Amino acid sequence: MSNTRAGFVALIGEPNAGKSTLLNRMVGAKVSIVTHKVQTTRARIRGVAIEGDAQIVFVDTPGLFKPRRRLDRAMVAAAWGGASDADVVVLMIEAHRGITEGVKTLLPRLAEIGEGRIVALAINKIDRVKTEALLQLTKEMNDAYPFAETFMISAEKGHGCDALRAWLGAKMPEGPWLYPEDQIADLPMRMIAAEMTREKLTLRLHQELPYELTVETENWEEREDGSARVDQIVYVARDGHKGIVLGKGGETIKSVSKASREELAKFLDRKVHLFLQVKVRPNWLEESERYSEMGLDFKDGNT
Ligand SMILES: Nc1nc2c(ncn2[C@@H]2O[C@H](COP(=O)(O)OP(=O)(O)OP(=O)(O)O)[C@@H](O)[C@H]2O)c(=O)[nH]1
Repeated sequence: MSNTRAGFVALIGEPNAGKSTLLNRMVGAKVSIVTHKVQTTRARIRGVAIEGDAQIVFVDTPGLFKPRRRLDRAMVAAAWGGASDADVVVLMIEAHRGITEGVKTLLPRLAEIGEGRIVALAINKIDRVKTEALLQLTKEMNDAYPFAETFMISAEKGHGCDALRAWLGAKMPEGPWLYPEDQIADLPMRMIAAEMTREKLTLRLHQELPYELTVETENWEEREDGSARVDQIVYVARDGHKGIVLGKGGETIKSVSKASREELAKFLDRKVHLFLQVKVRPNWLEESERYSEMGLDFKDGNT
């Protein structure tokens, strides 16, 4: 592909601003929960969108809004470190909440945050306010900071989202795509779901996480009531590892299951019933080696 473009977009905003909703809408079917293995150490990658020849990689900047009162330079720098790769910054605010304390604190800092980057404003939840109030808010925000562009959107209803994505696509610098297309297009839901559970296990177990641990989605069943039943197996190499994953009285696996189910339900926007089982598969490492010796490449879908 010639003339491809690719870059990073940092979507910042207070909790509840609607970042996840917007991301889900923008990445649409071409969504990817990029695994922690390929995440940069600095930024958490939330999703990848394709817009024509451009690849837009969305990153998180956790904590930017957290220390509300004493948001000093060091704190901003630390929080911002997460998105130092960003080419474009999109500040998302809520139309009906206007300029909140959090936004007020951030505004004077935007200059340093946005240095060398394009900064845009996305006013979300426009379905909740009258046009007049919206125009007033747009004016006040633009008086406070010279945004490159202001978008009035409803992430939930979809208003303005295509325009925002098209604009972001056009702002991406020229260059090769950052992720191969086969990694992002139609990434099977089963893999995404397995990755979510693996991520929760990683978060919960930290260093205790058994090295040879895999999660596989064994069964995916669409139910008539619109919910999905998902069965997954957590494979460990040794019997002793099983206990670590289960935790005392099954407490660890229960909390992992709950967290993973909630994330999956949010992602799918419907109810999910998740069932986890822990099994010992002592030779999985050798097995996978054997597969590759046999020329069975996972990516070809031959397994
Ligand atoms: N009315 C309205 N509600 C919206 C809109 N976009 C998002 N919401 C709602 O706002 C709430 C928060 O949305 P999220 O996407 O979870 O917000 P977030 O910024 O990702 O929140 P954190 O994950 O806490 O950072 C949800 O209940 C959404 O349904 C919108 O355009 N209009």
